[in-house]
Amino acid sequence: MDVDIGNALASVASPGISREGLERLDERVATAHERIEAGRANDEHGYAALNLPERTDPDAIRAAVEPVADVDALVTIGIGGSALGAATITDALADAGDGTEAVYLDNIDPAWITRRLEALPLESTAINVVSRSGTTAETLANFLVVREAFEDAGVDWTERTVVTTGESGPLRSLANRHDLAAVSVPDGVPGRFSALSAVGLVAAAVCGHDLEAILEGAAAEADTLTGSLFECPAYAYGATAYALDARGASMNAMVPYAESLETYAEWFAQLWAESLGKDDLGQTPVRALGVTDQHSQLQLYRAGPRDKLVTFVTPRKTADRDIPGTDVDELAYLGDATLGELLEAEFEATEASLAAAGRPNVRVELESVDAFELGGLLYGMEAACVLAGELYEVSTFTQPAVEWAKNATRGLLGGGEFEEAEAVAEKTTLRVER
Ligand SMILES: O=P(O)(O)OC[C@H]1O[C@H](O)[C@H](O)[C@@H](O)[C@@H]1O
Repeated sequence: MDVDIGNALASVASPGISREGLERLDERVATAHERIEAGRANDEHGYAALNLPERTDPDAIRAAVEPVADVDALVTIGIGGSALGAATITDALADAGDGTEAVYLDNIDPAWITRRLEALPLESTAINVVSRSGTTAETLANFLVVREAFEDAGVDWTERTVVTTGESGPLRSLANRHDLAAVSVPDGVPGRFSALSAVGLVAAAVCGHDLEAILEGAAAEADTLTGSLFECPAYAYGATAYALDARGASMNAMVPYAESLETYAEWFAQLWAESLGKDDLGQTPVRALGVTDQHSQLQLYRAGPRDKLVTFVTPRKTADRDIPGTDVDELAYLGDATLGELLEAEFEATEASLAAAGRPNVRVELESVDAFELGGLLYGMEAACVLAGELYEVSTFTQPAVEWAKNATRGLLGGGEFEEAEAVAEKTTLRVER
């Protein structure tokens, strides 16, 4: 990925960072880079994620999914980091796949689950159940529901289930008991940093994507990590986002200009929020989509509070389609253009409109939305996030606030003694009723 931070400079935007400010920050980037490299060298928890491009074995992943390679649909059951990476990849690359439908069950809304299951051809559907801990209530509950749906339809789910989990835990026990195909999550890699491992790539393999190209793109991005933000796109992005937050841009609106990257914005939101939201610090990620949200959120971004950084992600090359001509004079300009040209013009106009109003924005450019570039984007944003975590001085790779609610839920359902559950009974109420 290439990154252009020109519209985040203080000479353009407020909040913005001066060139001198960037130079000073670059000294901290150099120190942070040394810490990151030491963490990678020792495969330390979290930092190990940045070694995935060289550690992940695509052949092993393809071998694990071999029994289900010919299905028409794959239902992935997981949540958070155990769903969003895979969904980002299969959604972004859907046009390049073998036609296998990828469905994700990352919520437990009963009506929604029922509807999704009813729409699946179960006799030609495989199950991909993913949980690093093997204990996540939503994932295990959904797996039990899906299993039962297969049994009710007379389909042997054990023949067509792939499990991705840790070396031990309830999901691993279940996989062993039923002799299910299983792959391991890599050591030291938190869920939201695991897209480039089996966690994100099992679904991509079943859908026929080029795993090597994804990993090669990520490896090429890894090669750009150096001690200076002026030489490394990922660090330029992470450092700029951090600096803008410190100057008041407490929100980061992620706006890809490609429908296929809509899920990527969801993935980014988890990465940024869960990694950096600690110690009363962090930048709130906002999910948006170009051009659609120009017509819903742009008003706020350009004229609302000066508390936002807007991040555009734009591919330089896309498939294109002519806009047919018309005999209405006022529409003649459309007939001379293509949808791709209109998309590009709208992106450039939106970027310029924010800059003209002094609103900071950053452009992340991809060559196109393909396997190689997507691998680079995922790796680049992970590295940006790790760098930002060093600059904020937070514990990037933990998520204690999420664990608190998980414990409270288990306590409420009788899944053990958790003091967090007591807080539910202590809720303060001030009800206003009809
Ligand atoms: O992979 P699992 O252990 O099932 O965890 C799935 C998700 O659960 C939690 O809520 C964590 O906050 C996420 O970071 C994690 O990705």
